[in-house]
Amino acid sequence: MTLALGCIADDYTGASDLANMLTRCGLRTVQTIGVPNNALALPDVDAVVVSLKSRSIEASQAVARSREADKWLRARGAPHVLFKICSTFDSTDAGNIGPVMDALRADSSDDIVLVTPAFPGTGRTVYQGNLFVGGVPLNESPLKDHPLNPMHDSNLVRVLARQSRSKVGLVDLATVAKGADAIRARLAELAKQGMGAAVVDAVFDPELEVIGQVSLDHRLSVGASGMGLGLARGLIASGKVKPTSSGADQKAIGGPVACLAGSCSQATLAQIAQAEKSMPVLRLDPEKIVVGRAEAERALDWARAKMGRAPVLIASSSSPDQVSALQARHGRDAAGHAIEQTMAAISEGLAAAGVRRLVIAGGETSGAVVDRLRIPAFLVGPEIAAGVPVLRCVGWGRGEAVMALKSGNFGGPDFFNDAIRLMP
Ligand SMILES: Nc1ncnc2c1ncn2[C@@H]1O[C@H](COP(=O)(O)OP(=O)(O)O)[C@@H](O)[C@H]1O
Ligand SMILES: O=C(O)[C@@H](O)C(=O)COP(=O)(O)O
Repeated sequence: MTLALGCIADDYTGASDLANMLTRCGLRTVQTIGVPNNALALPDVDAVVVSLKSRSIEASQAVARSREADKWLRARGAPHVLFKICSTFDSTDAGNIGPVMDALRADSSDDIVLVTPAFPGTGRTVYQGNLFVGGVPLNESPLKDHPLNPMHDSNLVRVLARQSRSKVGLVDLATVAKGADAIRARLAELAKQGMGAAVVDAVFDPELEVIGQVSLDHRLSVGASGMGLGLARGLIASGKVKPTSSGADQKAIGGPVACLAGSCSQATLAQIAQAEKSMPVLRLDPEKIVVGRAEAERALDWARAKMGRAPVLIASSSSPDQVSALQARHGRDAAGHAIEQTMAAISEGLAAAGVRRLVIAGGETSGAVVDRLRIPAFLVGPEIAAGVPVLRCVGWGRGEAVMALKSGNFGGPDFFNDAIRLMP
């Protein structure tokens, strides 16, 4: 297998969002969980997205895991690696976008890296280096209340410079609009001024196509699924990849179906409220989760009694005020970790009870669940909503299964039912 494109995603929902985009653009793509071990048989593909859970861990660990993934991808021929970050630039001043970018750039020997989280398909646009989420500056969007990485600055040149050893410049929209050579000239100018990274403006997909084309001159880029679109279209336009329409087959799995929500995003809170109109929903008590283990057992007893007759949804999600109050009592990391591990324990119990169709809302939550279930890889199936595909497990010890890993911010109001409809 010689890869045309390698990708390292900093969380699992982000990885499936990107794998979805690459598949829709015509690249044969597989999503692996962590760096695959050599025993895992992978189909012949154009792109591999290695999913890490490195967004909110200590920066030095994120760097080490990303470098290991990069080595694995380069050893399989990947001439270009995309470091996939969140389209809302989720990070803190301690990292992890800057430190990982710096380390991968040093390994790649590139002088400058193009960086853009723009993903117009989900309303993420970048203008004059400022990130907008659905038309609202990042720091005024719901991301200001994220439980792990609240975003308080929409200027990405500033945000990235605070977490990187590199000096950071800007390729503005006026330059992007002039085309590939104008971007190349601006990058050369920035590199000459000692900049190691350039945030690139993009508002519409055609700009991402030009950005993707220029990025392919380099060995590394940093971005979200919009950058994936640009790279995939660039690979196809240059004839380096022959497009295919194949995705995972859609064989029915059957049996009970369950949903788990650990995301506290506004989108997920509204989707849970909507699901309550059509399926049994159990709301966990976050305080009890942090101080003991009984909530997982209570949830499993509840689910086992209901499962099979209808889909069930178990949610820890609460409003920004309640999240802040819990964090003030127990600490941000301790609260997040305890809830993620409880979700993982519940998923283990559900799998033992025969669940082979699972919908999970939340990036960190999905990471904790998929790790606990020891799923090695996924093939991408039909698209449920922008950025959220049905995923078919590859090489799972428990056999055939399908999952959907939803980024907290993604999906329409009836997302849980939309997903279940596509997971027969
Ligand atoms: N009620 C709650 N109070 C505080 N933190 C919570 C609560 N419910 C879930 N969490 C934590 O919030 C974080 C949500 O992150 P994540 O799952 O990545 O969702 P998203 O995709 O919206 O970012 C996780 O660490 C999760 O454990
Ligand atoms: O780019 C995006 O917005 C998503 O692919 C993503 O990374 C979402 O992360 P979570 O909100 O933590 O699921």
